[in-house]
Amino acid sequence: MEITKELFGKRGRIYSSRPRMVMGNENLTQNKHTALLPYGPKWKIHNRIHNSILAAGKTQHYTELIESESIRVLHHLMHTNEYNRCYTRFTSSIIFSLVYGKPLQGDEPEFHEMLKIAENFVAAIAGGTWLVDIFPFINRLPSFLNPWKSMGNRFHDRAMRLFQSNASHAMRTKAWNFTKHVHAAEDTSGLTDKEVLYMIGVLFEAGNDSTSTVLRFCTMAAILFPDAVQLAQTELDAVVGPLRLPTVADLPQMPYVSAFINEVLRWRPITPGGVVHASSEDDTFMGYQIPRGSVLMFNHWSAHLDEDTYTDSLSFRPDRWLENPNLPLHAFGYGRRVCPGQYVARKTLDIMVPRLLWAFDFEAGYENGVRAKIDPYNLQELGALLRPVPFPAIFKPRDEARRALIDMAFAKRDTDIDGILNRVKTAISRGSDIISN
Ligand code: HEM
Repeated sequence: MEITKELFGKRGRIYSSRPRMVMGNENLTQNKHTALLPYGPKWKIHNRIHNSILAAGKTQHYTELIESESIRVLHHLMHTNEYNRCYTRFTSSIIFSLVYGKPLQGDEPEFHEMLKIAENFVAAIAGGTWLVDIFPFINRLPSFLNPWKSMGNRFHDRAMRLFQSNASHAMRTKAWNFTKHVHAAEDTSGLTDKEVLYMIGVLFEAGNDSTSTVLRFCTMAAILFPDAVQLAQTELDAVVGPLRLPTVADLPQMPYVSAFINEVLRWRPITPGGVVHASSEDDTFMGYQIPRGSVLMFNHWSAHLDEDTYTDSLSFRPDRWLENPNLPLHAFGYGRRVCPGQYVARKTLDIMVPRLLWAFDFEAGYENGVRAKIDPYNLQELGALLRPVPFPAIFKPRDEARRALIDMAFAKRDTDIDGILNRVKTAISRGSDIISN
């Protein structure tokens, strides 16, 4: 982590680019995807605009939307154990509402198309999996000998069509959304219209599966470590009690619950190898010559499970954050390429995780009539992303009072997302960017 801080942080001017990714950047996304762009003027426009809507001060205004969506999750999990679908819909709906002004029920064709595109993208950015990344010169072959280019064109056109139709909807809807904000308030000179559409669409791709994957790991931890869950529930019961749902305003009074969230992010980093960086100048570091164009990886897995930094690092132990609140946590990367969605993601977890722990006890589900054994190392990689292999889980409401309260909150929740988003607009236009809950 110290090396990452020095290179990606202090020397960030040199180490914030991306390596050439022929398939991912040049073919599939045709130099439009923020995460793959080299460090330079175009990336800076993307980053400025992303931060204009995702900075910490803006994210405070999204609390009402996230809280409303979180009630749906609690209600769903009382009736179904299909937590994977439930988490995916939840995080997707938050991002889709913010970006395009439309909540998702989970069965819309555009939702499934967005998921497919996001999945293909995540798989494609695992550099080196394509022959054309290993031998870039073959990308200059004519199209009848170059399946990578024609596949890239098809994928790019499919994504573009979807981003275009989502944006058209976003401009027509009555609700405030990022698409409207970017068109009305941001300086996009330097980008073509298609690049603007892509820059907006990227947020769904980068934002939906990442946060839902953290919730899957949270569920795994909750099943495997009931003692930690019990400590969190004791704290929740003391601060919140059984008669209302926790809110983000409760979190400062619940250090163990906050530590639980930190520990999930540390224990299973969802991007074990980060997203690779590249250097844009020759440099010398610790006696090594690092030539321009070198590929650098922040190894999240080894950094977050490093025994020198985190004693007993393989154990899930939220207490470590209470013993030493200054422990480093860089699940969102570091430096100029740090995840711009980190505050929305953290806000989502800060709302959802306490509510899950408040509402449920967690157990492994059954496979063929036998209680499943959950293996914390049964993981699968999808491109840059690491997920648990799906496991059966049971969410048991902790008592009847909570069950009734969730039913009531679900029935009474504000379903007028247009109204919620328009309140975001009012809050943002007042310029109240004070960082608070
Ligand atoms: C818990 C959830 C999330 C985690 C752990 C996460 C983690 C990361 C990491 C490790 C990177 C690469 C940083 C680097 O290059 O050094 C990244 C990049 C990125 N993330 Fe996230 N992310 C999450 C959620 C989100 C959300 C919700 C959004 C959008 C709303 C988002 C948008 C992006 C974008 C656009 C990039 C590319 C940044 C660039 O290349 O400049 N992420 N994220």
